Amino acid sequence: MPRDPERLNAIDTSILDLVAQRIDILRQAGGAELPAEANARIQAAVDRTATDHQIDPERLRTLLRHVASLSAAELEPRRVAYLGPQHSYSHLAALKYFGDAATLTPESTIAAVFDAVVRGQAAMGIVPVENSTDGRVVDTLGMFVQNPVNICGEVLLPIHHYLLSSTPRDQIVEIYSKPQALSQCRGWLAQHMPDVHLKELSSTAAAAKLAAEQPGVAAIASEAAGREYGLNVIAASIEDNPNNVTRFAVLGGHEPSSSGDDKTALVLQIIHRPGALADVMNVFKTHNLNLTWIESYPMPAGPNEYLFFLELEGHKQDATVMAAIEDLKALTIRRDVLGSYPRGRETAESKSAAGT
Ligand SMILES: O=C(O)C(=O)C[C@]1(C(=O)O)C=C[C@@H](O)C=C1
Repeated sequence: MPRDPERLNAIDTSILDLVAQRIDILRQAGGAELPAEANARIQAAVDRTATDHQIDPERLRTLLRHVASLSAAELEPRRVAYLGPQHSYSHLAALKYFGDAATLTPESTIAAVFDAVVRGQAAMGIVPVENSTDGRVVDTLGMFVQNPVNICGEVLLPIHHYLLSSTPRDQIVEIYSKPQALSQCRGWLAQHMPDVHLKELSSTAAAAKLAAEQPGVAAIASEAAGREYGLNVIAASIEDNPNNVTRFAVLGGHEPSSSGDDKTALVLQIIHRPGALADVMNVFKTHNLNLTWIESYPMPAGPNEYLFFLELEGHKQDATVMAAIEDLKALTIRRDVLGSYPRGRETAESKSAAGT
């Protein structure tokens, strides 16, 4: 059938009219949607249309997320801080969450991302919290201890690491990366490059940038970072666990209202006496609240004293969550509710984002 340019033109014009209408509705309602709420809404719309018309849901999600991202940028250009430079996994997570029309600003450390949000230099930030192979990201937890910045969203990003260099494999003497990435590839490195010296840097993308300047050096980073710095892929998907996923927290911003599938993050300092931790756990049991994460973190002040990071299913405005937090008062010295946010989804689209 011949293509019909006039009909296609009419459809394209309608699409643009609808985007303009979408922006007008938001403008009349007082501004851009919260990204967490927009992402949850987009998910539902995509699921419906993909099923009805048999279209790849990841492509529809990318399209709608871009529309949401450009509407937000049009109405309220907001800076979002992330651990850079570009093509770090934090950058890929920020693109997944905020879309490619957002103003994403690289910072050189996780501490600097917190700082940018606390000082108001960035409206929001994105930081890695935990990894499915390697556990907690200690620099992030340390910053939450000092600065209980609120969390308004989460992103799950599948992580596929690449060994990148401009030096041939048998002449590589040093490998640079962030400690978490080196650890996620520990088994592969021990088996394939046992004699190579490992050096820890502030991010995988910073490692790729330096590797490009130094002969004999390779980096462990995303494939996109390798392309950016003109490095060759020496080995692909070298993570020890093929289902390697990092969970990122979105910092700052307004708190999203309940979506019906939310999680709430807390930091607790529990009274130091026998059975106190068990009593705290019993509060969650009594209120039938499912925990999705628990992590202890040594208190900066003294030995044998710990803070606990917890995450549970539910929103802090749910009656059961409110009742549990009330009951925790008698058992804890410190209770920071970091925030409630819609549960992140690990989508196939992010699988390719992490690798490309
Ligand atoms: O260095 C990066 O690229 C980051 O975004 C940080 C980070 C992390 O610290 O966990 C993020 C995801 C991967 O797990 C490896 C590194």
